Amino acid sequence: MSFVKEMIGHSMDLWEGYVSHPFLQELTSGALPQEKLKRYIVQDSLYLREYARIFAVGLLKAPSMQDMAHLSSLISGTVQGEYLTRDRYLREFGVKDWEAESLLPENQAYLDYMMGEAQRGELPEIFAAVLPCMLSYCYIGRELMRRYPEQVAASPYADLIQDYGSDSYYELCRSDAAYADTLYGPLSLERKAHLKEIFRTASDYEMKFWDMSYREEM
Ligand SMILES: Cc1ncc(CN)c(N)n1
Repeated sequence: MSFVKEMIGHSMDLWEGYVSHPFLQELTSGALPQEKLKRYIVQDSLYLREYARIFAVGLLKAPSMQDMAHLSSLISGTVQGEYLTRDRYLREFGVKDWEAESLLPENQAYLDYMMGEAQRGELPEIFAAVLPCMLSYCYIGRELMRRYPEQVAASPYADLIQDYGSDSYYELCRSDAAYADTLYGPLSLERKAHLKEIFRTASDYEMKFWDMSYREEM
């Protein structure tokens, strides 16, 4: 069995919780207050800028040209691909200097955690820390589209859900998971147990990010 699937199974209780989180439920129904979406978009833009740097640490540690090619495509996918939807919302909200905004504590803590694992570990640890970000959004997008197809289609925020629920994002995630599985194949059971815990901790930070985006106070 794919070890990535095992890690997902070990965190599935958390992933299920994302789908029913009020932020995502209201994103789907369109009832999400704009202030909350704006906070998410600003914080997520800052997050993506720093997340790309974690791949860059992976690039420094990559043992082969093939690993380097994978990591560099993840960096450009984040900076030149995923960020673009945020950029569109930043313009719509009239946010100009988002890069001067501060990271909220939950966002900072999540990024510090991934960066710490990246600096201490090797590619298997780095991927255990960064995969919940990539793969949980695929799960969320597909589940929201499967469970609430009409609401998603009518939501003013449909693009944010459909980007992640699309077949092209699914294929990207499948190839990232297949790549990660090539790293995990030869590892000891003890190291794999540790990797599952890294994956779960990062999944927990994903939940805290949704909580941060939804809470009332700034
Ligand atoms: C916090 C967070 N987690 C995941 C994703 C999806 N890559 C994201 N944009 N932001």
